[in-house]
Amino acid sequence: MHVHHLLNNNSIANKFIAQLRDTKIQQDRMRFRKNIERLGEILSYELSNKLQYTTRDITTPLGIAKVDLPANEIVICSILRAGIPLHNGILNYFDDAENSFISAYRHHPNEDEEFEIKVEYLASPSINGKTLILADPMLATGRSFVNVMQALKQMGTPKEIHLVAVIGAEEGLKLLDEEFPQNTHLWIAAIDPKLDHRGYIVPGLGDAGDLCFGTKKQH
Ligand SMILES: O=P(O)(O)OC[C@H]1O[C@H](OP(=O)(O)OP(=O)(O)O)[C@H](O)[C@@H]1O
Ligand SMILES: O=c1cc[nH]c(=O)[nH]1
Ligand SMILES: [Mg+2]
Repeated sequence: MHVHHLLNNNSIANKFIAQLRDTKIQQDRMRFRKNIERLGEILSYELSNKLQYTTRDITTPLGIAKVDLPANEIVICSILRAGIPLHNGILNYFDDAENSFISAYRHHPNEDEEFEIKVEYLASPSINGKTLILADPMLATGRSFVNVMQALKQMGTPKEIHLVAVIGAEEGLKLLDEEFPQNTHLWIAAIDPKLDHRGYIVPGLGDAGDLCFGTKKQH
């Protein structure tokens, strides 16, 4: 897997990530969602460097301009819930992409910290032979990305896979490296060192789904 780490170079993205992490600023849900969306746009711009381009003639009022344009058939798939604002950001740039939504949540069968990832809802076009952009702001253990990809296999085999995340833990990156094809790209804003005993990223930002949309009842 090829890892593209946005924070390797300083940019305005640092500010958006800082605001996502900040315990006070992150309470403003609209700003929280907007910052995820803005990072989706920035990561999409970076990702666009790896697309395939074909030259097209564009008629201007004064002549013909030759422009290289992305030729990929893109499907953006995001993981509910926290993937929604990231999806919006990616779709702002790849506005003619097809769209796919899949759910994944942590189910705790017992009272302890063990959990399994439940994937229950999938609405998707065929991804066969297409460029799949799979988006989720949080990459903790990596099990959501892996289980979701397993479920997406029924929709075909993509030509290439781009994973997009905002914050990832080293452990999650390692699992994706083992489980995804070698030519997969991971576009990620920040990489954190560890997970806590509940599988939350440290220092991370907390629960991204709740910060976007409010708490949910456990079931
Ligand atoms: O890498 P993993 O260990 O699988 O964890 C990451 C997952 O956890 C979060 O979702 P969550 O289960 O909190 O659902 P939510 O977005 O509905 O809150 C996040 O959006 C990822 O989907
Ligand atoms: O740190 C984490 C881990 C999983 N899900 C989140 O929202 N945050
Ligand atoms: Mg959550």
